[in-house]
Amino acid sequence: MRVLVATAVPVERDAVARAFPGPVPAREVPLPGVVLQRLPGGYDLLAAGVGPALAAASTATALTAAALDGAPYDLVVSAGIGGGFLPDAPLGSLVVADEITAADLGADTPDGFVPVTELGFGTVIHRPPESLVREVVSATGARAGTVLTVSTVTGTAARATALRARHPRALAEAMEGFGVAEAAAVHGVPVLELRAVSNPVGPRDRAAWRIGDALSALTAGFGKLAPALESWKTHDRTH
Ligand SMILES: O=C(O)c1cccc(C(=O)CC[C@H]2O[C@@H](n3cnc4c(=O)[nH]cnc43)[C@H](O)[C@@H]2O)c1
Repeated sequence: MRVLVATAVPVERDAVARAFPGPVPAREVPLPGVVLQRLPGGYDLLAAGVGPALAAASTATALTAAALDGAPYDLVVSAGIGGGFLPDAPLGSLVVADEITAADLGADTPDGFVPVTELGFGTVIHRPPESLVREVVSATGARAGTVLTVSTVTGTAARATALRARHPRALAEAMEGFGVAEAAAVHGVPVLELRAVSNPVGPRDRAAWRIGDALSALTAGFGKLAPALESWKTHDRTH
């Protein structure tokens, strides 16, 4: 199975790589504008950049290169740290997206936020395969729910409350998932998003970040995810 894992930054990519210890080191595969770390077993890791636009561009580059090589990916995983909506997604916990939602793609109006779909354009939700989400929940203990993609990190209680009111199933927010999912959708490849919670979504408090704990949770999660993906590939890729 060929899997592309897109993190935002190298420290997240390296946390994923630690889940695949082995005698053979990652091989660097340079592509226009991005470099893949190729692991044995079909995993390519990509530090795709921060934010939905750069993440989409980098992921699309990797997907296109693989397709032109005649070795397309079977799955794209957007992975990294994220903010968790307390108390449902506590610090250090894992969240897997059953919906990847662009939370701020739309228009502000006197009556509130209007998603871009209601303006007649595009999409704001991508749904990973249900059977895959179930496998990930059972293998890793991650909670399943909506993961929001935002271009502005939430920094106030008012914004956190407004987001949760619009998206009652939201467990986490991050900045890349929707971009990665858009690129995957263009290529017809299924997508997954896995986030390890590093900070609460709410009032800005850098002292409350637990980035080290979240990166450790990401490594542990991927250690359990790889066998689950193999099982999903073999048994049920239909839903
Ligand atoms: O300066 C701040 O207050 C602040 C708070 C949280 C995160 C940041 C970042 O610049 C990290 C962005 C990076 O990490 C992911 N991430 C982690 N936590 C969150 C979050 O609460 N909301 C959105 N994104 C988050 C994100 O995917 C980026 O890759 C700064």
